[in-house]
Amino acid sequence: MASHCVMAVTPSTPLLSFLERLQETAFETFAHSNFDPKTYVDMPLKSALTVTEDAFQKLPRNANGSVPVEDLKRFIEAYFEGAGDDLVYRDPQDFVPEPEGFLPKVNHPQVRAWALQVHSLWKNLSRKISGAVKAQPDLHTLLPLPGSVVIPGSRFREVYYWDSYWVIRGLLASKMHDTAKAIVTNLISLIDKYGFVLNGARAYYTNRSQPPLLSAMIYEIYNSTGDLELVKRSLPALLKEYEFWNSDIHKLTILDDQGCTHTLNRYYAKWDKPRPESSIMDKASASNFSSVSEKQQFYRELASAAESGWDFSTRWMRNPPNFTTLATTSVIPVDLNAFLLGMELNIALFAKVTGDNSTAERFLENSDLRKKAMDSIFWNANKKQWLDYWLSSTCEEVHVWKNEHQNQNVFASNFVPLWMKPFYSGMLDRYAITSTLVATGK
Ligand SMILES: OC[C@H]1O[C@H](O[C@H]2O[C@H](CO)[C@@H](O)[C@H](O)[C@H]2O)[C@H](O)[C@@H](O)[C@@H]1O
Repeated sequence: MASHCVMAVTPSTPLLSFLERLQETAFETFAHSNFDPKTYVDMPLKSALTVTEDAFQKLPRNANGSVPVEDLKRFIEAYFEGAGDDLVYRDPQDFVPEPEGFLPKVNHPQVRAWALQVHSLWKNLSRKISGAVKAQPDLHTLLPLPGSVVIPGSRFREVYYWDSYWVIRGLLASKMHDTAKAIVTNLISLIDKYGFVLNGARAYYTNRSQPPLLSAMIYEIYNSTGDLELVKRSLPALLKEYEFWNSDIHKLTILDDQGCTHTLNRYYAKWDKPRPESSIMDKASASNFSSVSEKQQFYRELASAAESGWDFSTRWMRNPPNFTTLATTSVIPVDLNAFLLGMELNIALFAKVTGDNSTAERFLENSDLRKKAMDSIFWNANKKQWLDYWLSSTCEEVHVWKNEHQNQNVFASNFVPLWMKPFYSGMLDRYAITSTLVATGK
């Protein structure tokens, strides 16, 4: 069997399994339309799991497995803190209401007032992990992190991987360099512990990552602050993260129409069960599959779509908009490979500025190979964009490229390569844009 067919699964935890059962019972019991299953896997326990489980077992049950509403409310009140209570509001020390040099090009008074309002939101979104999480991690699905955090907000009460990239761009505009660096420190701590940056800092996100933008965050901070110490400290973690994305499950070999072999990467979660944070929905979506293995494959495709950050999109459906045809692991995605190209170029840069020339060379070569692979497999000269590629089967050792397997649909992700210098400089050459710009003096 080819190595990328290995059905890797990250073990769940007893706490998560119990919270999923509670979630199911709450759904049966409260059965209201705006039920959010994530709430139930985010609630910290007040007592040990065994004690809580015992009390849960003893609750009176109706025939359908639900619990009388008042009994369940009382149980939750007695045995759980509220979702998000294990995060504490924090006043970011580097926040000032109007930072010096804030958006120097924004002069219009109304736009400037609005921008300052957006800037003030950092105070609403800044948190630190409460001491209780470090003291008794077994009672929390929230993972301990060394530094202060910025959360997306609302039901997303934890750090997310790719959100952090835009958070950092905003923090840099707000001149909040320490807060931005603390986010990077947190993400590095996840690599130290798990070998990769998790989708988010929760126990139920340990089976997958998210679009790999850590090196881009470090690049942005280095660009703004020149902090070489941060670059030096980050490099070993980035090398480890690079290994994760080039692991067997994420890596594919493909033979192009010129007889050249390329290596590219895909999203692939180590999970084949309902996502605990959306268990109710996932089970309902999988209910039409009759066999266990079909259900498991569907759950893997769901979690892999979550790894892509595009949960959910017709991009991952073999037969859109039929949700049950999700086949994320059968797609070689343009954006993931563009992000990895960015990672290769950033690692080369970081290695160079810290004096590690051999690593810099190796990563420049890797980036060169990836650029060639992307141009060969994704580029479509008629549409003038890079297109996702559909694999006919996920288990071949070497996939043979076929023109008709390019996904002809237009997605924003088709243009992510334009973010990367090797591509935009290539485009300038290809369409002679440089000479036009030079000729017009722009
Ligand atoms: O802004 C945070 C993230 O929100 C969405 O995804 C997250 O929620 C899903 C359901 O609760 C979860 O399964 C997924 O793994 C989470 O990342 C959004 O799709 C993400 O792009 C975004 O980062």
